[in-house]
Amino acid sequence: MRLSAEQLGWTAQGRRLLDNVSLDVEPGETFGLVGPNGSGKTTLLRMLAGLRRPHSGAVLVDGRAMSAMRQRDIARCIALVEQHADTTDRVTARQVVALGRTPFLSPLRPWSSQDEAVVSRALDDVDMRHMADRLWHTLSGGERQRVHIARALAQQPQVLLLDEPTNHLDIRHQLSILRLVRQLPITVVIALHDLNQAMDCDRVGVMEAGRLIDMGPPGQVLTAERLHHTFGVHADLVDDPLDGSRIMRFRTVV
Ligand SMILES: Nc1ncnc2c1ncn2[C@@H]1O[C@H](COP(=O)(O)OP(=O)(O)OP(=O)(O)O)[C@@H](O)[C@H]1O
Repeated sequence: MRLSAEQLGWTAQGRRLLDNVSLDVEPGETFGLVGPNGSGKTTLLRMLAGLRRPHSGAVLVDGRAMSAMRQRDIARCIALVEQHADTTDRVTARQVVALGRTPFLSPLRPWSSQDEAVVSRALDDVDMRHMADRLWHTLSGGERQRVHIARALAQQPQVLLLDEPTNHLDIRHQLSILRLVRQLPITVVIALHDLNQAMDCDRVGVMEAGRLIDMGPPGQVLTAERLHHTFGVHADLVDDPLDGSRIMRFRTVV
C-alpha cells in the first residue's frame, strides 16, 4: 500500500509545526524519519495515521484521500505505535493486544479463534507470550512498548507507523523488533533517534523545524555535513571492515 503526503501543513499557537511536507512511501518500503527533538516527526506520524487532520494539504492512501475515509477503514489498513501510549485500565497484556482486532469485529463478525491466533502470534513476535496474562501496570516500560507493537501487529496493517519504537528496549529486543519490522512485507514509516539504526532503512527523510528538508538512501542523506548542520554534532562515517556497512561515530557537539 502506498502512503503519500501532499504539502501537509499544521500550525499551533502561531507556530508552523509542519510546513509543506510532501512524501511518497512506496508499497513495502521501510522509510525512516529522523530529526532533532521537536522537529515534527510525531506530528507527521499522527497525521499520516489519520489522528490529526492537516490544516492544509492531504494524506493519500493508495491515491485515495484519507479525509474521505471512515476511521474504522483507516484502522483496518494503518496501525500506529505511539511513543507515550498508556492506559489506566485494569487490563492484561493480551487484552491490550486484542484491541488491535477491534476494527475487524462487528455483530456479524464476532471474536473468533482466528483472532485469538493472530493475537498469540503478535505476542510471540515481540517475545511477550510468557507475560500475556500480566496486568498492564505491572509491566516495565520496555515490556509495555513491546505490547504496543504487538497490538499494532495484531491489526495486520498494510501500513505500520512507529514512533521511536525502540527507545525503551534493551539491545536484544531493539535488534529483534527492527529485524521483524524490516521483514514485514508492508509499508513502514519509522521515527528513529538512533541514526545508525536508520542506516538500515530503504530511505530516510530528515525533519528540521517542521520541514522535510532531505530524503533518499541513508548513505546519501546522513552525511557528516548533514549531521553537523541538522543535528549539531561532529561525526565521522566509517566503513565496517566486516560487512562494509556505514557506521557513524559521534565525536563532539558543534
Ligand atoms: N498541540 C500542540 N500545540 C503546540 N505545540 C505543539 C503541539 N504538538 C506538538 N507541538 C510542538 O511541535 C513541535 C514538534 O513536536 P513533535 O512531537 O512532532 O516533534 P518530534 O520531532 O517528534 O520530537 P521528539 O524527537 O522530541 O519526539 C514541538 O516543538 C512541540 O513542542
